[in-house]
Amino acid sequence: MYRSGFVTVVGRPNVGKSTLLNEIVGEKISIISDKPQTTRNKIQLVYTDRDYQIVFLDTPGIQMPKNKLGEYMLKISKETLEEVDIITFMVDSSFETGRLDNYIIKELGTIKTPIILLINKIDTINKEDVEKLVLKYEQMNMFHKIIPVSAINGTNIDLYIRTVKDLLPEGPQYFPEDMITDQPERFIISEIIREKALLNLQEEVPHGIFVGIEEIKKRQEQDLIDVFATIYCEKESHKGIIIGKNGRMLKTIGQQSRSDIEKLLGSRVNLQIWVKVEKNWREKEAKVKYFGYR
Ligand SMILES: Nc1nc2c(ncn2[C@@H]2O[C@H](COP(=O)(O)OP(=O)(O)OP(=O)(O)O)[C@@H](O)[C@H]2O)c(=O)[nH]1
Repeated sequence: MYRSGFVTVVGRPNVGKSTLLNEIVGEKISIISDKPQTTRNKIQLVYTDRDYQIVFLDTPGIQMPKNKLGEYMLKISKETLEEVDIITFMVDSSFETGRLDNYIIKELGTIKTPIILLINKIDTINKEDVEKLVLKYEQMNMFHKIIPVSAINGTNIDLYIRTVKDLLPEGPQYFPEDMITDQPERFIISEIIREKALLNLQEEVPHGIFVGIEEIKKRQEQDLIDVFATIYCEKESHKGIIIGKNGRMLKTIGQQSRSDIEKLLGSRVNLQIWVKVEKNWREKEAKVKYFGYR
């Protein structure tokens, strides 16, 4: 019997959801950063084995909505929860359940989909504390299974995969086995650039940026691909910071991005990045859609 199904990983920002998916698939596709809120799209990763296929949906970190973008993110997260076969709820063992965890737990309580709880980052705490955490969550009586893991070290990830597999319903192989993501290159490239910007910029800028990819074009008869991108920011002052003194910051972001994009496309790349101010883009719902979060 072939088994297959859709699995989503939810949890508050920064718990390690992208790290988990990358560990499972073994490829760096979703964006990883130590700053919260880096995953905005549903990223689909596909894990195929001889007798089963797991399709992962990486939902945006659920957060109490503060603006239109926040509301939008919460909505897609909830929609995903109703649609999938298995929910994976990830918490971070290095801090207490906070207001947002409780909020997510309340939301999950209203949904019938089976939930696997992953207590992540157990490499940062001792064994007794892990056991205490497991007990605490067992008392909630809402999880199909509770698994302490370390996404970064790969600890107990095999147990997690087996648990998922056992819960999967009978189903077809939805995607070809060599497929690991359905995200177009354009999106992955924009995420690579955004990741490099997040890594290099100071706290006050990153979450107000969006990267648009204008064009990806292969030059005729040359092993060279031109990529034209724009970093949109919310303030004139941010534009200055992103460009940097004598264009140095933008150059660094560009060089680091180019190296990753070349690996992705398997070709030499000429990357041109512009910086534009687009005031309050987060507040404008129409813009949010226009920018492709659907
Ligand atoms: N010590 C430790 N750190 C981890 C582990 N898993 C993830 N991290 C770190 O936690 C930070 C956040 O990880 P992400 O995978 O980006 O978290 P996320 O939940 O996808 O975050 P959002 O995309 O913002 O929702 C990164 O710095 C990771 O390296 C783990 O098992 N142990």
